[in-house]
Amino acid sequence: MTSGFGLDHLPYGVFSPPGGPPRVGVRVEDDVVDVSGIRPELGAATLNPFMALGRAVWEEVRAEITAAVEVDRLPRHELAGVELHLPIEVGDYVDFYASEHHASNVGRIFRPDQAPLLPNWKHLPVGYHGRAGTVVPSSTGIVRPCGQRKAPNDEAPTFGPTRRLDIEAELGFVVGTPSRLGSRVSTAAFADHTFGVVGLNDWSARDIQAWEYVPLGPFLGKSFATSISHWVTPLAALAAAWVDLPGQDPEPLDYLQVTGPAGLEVDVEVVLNGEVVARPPYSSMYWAPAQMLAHLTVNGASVRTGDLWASGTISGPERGQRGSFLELSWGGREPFVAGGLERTFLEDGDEVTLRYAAPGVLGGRITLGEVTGRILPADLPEA
Ligand SMILES: O=C(O)/C=C/C(=O)CC(=O)CC(=O)O
Ligand SMILES: [Ca+2]
Ligand SMILES: [Mg+2]
Repeated sequence: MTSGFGLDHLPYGVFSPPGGPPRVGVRVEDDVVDVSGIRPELGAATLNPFMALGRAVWEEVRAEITAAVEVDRLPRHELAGVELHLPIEVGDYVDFYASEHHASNVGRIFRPDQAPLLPNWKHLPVGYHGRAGTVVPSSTGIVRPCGQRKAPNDEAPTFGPTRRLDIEAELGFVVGTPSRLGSRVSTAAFADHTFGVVGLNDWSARDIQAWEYVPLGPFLGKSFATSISHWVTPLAALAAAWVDLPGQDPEPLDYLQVTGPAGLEVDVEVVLNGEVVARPPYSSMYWAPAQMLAHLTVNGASVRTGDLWASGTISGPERGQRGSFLELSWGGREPFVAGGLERTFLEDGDEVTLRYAAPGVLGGRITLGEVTGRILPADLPEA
């Protein structure tokens, strides 16, 4: 058994050694290798200065780090002895909705009187702009949000802590090389602009969301927190993970066309208080990450170093492959069993961990950085 953090992976993060300032490190097994001596940009407190150097430098540095780790030439710290930070300074944050299974499940649950998929869904990757300032690193406690809640049969909304706190198991994609305002990024240029991939949990308050989202889309039901992994897996480490998309019908417009395998084989596990409750397969996603980036820039909107876009909830066709509790409990109506208890939405004290594994370039498996968070009670005024 390997840890998934061997030479075929080398994900980047930001850490502080005991008593020292933050800098960039690379995870190797259960150690953090200090790579700040390799390039001045790697001495920074975020990955942004390094990511801005572009793909040719990313490749050069990956080769240098591989060679240095092989001969054990760089300072190493035990993971348990360092502090890990948010690895990137997040620019803009966009969240897509790229799983056909998730989108049709949510359609059935939220809009039972309509067709499960809205008419635009198979023509463009639907998305919205989220809140970059509340992207937090794995292990950050998540305070149960308060807001307006109104069930369909309630006469008026009430204010209070969400009763339908949920997760969304997603993958996040980090922009390295910026694009120019007024120009677009083609699907073929995806790997020139995309630095790497993070694990991402887009926490969602379903009661707040269901009441507020018409007609402008998700707002406070999503903006209170989005957790990402400490480790950013460089795209190069996923070279063996590309697979064909499940199939697109109707054929998308020209600017959304992709050639070759554009989907990713990443197996996700949703772990609630130590127990696996779902196994969403990323390979079932309808829209490719290259199509998401092409769509998000097709109007000439530029991307900047540190921008983050998320895939949307990953759900496969089976019940045990659903990436949200909304779907696992079918809107709260069909509880699932975890820890010997009937469960629907998140309770205070629950801990959710998302784990991700993918084929590595040396024939084994790599483990992407996990993303974990525990639910803290709502911040209520003193009674
Ligand atoms: O269909 C809706 O009304 C909204 C669904 C979502 O929760 C949107 C979202 O965050 C996208 C996703 O994670 O797939
Ligand atoms: Ca989401
Ligand atoms: Mg969120």
